[in-house]
Amino acid sequence: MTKPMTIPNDADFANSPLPFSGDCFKGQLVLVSGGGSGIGKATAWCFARLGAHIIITGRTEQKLIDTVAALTSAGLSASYKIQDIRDYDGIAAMYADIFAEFGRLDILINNAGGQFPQSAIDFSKNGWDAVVSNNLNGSWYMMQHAARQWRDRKQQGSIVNIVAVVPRGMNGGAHTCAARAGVIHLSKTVAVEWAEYNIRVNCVAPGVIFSEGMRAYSPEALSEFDKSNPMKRFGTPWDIAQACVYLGGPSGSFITGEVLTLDGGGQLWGDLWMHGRPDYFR
Ligand SMILES: CCCCC/C=C/C(=O)SCCNC(=O)CCNC(=O)[C@H](O)C(C)(C)COP(=O)(O)OP(=O)(O)OC[C@H]1O[C@@H](n2cnc3c(N)ncnc32)[C@H](O)[C@@H]1OP(=O)(O)O
Ligand SMILES: NC(=O)C1=CN([C@@H]2O[C@H](COP(=O)(O)OP(=O)(O)OC[C@H]3O[C@@H](n4cnc5c(N)ncnc54)[C@H](OP(=O)(O)O)[C@@H]3O)[C@@H](O)[C@H]2O)C=CC1
Repeated sequence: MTKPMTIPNDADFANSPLPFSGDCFKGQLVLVSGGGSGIGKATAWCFARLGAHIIITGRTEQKLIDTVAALTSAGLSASYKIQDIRDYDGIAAMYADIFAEFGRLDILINNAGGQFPQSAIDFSKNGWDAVVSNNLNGSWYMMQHAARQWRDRKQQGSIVNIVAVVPRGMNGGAHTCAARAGVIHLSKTVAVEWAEYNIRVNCVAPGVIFSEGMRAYSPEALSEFDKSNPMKRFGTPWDIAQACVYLGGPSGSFITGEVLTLDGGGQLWGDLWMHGRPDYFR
């Protein structure tokens, strides 16, 4: 019998192998939105273990407190800010506070987001608006306000947007597919516009990653997720964290406007139904 998968926790991220060695991010400040769980938490650990000071953000304070406590208990440098990515003015104020306190921000990992699985024909107007607002508008507000700070201060910056694998659509997730496709093409556009400000903008597209986020899916849908790629398994938050470090940091210095897909080959083979597979497709 196969062992059931478990969601990795702080202790796992404290011990996962690092993609680089030493304090290569020492003196740098990295903001990870949605850093209190899942991919964001893993990414915060990865950068922190490489020497960066991490600011994690999100809406639920307890998750942020717990993650910062775990990081600082390990001797790493981290703090948090409560921030909804849909609050345009709040985000501007948050960046103003960060620059006032630290005088810099080196990397934004724009990870916060999410959706609910539903057949597109059943979306309510509010449901559509909630997902597009979270994943497209929210991602944009976080990008634009960071970029304005960098431009005005003549500082370089790097943005990594966490998106999704959209080239063949996302069955049962048309709202988030539309929003993520929007973020990808927004990123390609501003990668050019913002090159003159020394701001790089890239995307990381995760396939099925076993994180706290999987709790949003039915057991029926989940039971097929690991068969949606030719490796026939889930990826881990740490897989995505390492890609963020590679693209966001100096190793990605000549990369902008790119999408790095980590999906075990899922975009080439297999299909995924976020809301369960309809009988018609069996
Ligand atoms: C390549 C394959 C990838 C596939 C796997 C992808 C995995 C992940 O992305 S994992 C990460 C998952 N994590 C999350 O999704 C968590 C974050 N999600 C949320 O916070 C919320 O779901 C939200 C942001 C999308 C909505 O939040 P909020 O604005 O607070 O929503 P409301 O409760 O006010 O509802 C607004 C509107 O939406 C309707 N709605 C909400 N949930 C559902 C649902 N499960 N099913 C149907 N409709 C839903 C809700 O009913 C409201 O509409 P009205 O009722 O018409 O007012
Ligand atoms: N796991 C997967 O297979 C995949 C995940 N993704 C995307 O990767 C990102 C991370 O997902 P994952 O770690 O798996 O799941 P999680 O649900 O654990 O992470 C989402 C994080 O985003 C935060 N968040 C959501 N909405 C907002 C908001 N409006 N304002 C501020 N913070 C918000 C949540 O915190 P809080 O609720 O406390 O605010 C949470 O910490 C998400 O954007 C997700 O959609 C994309 C493809 C596949």
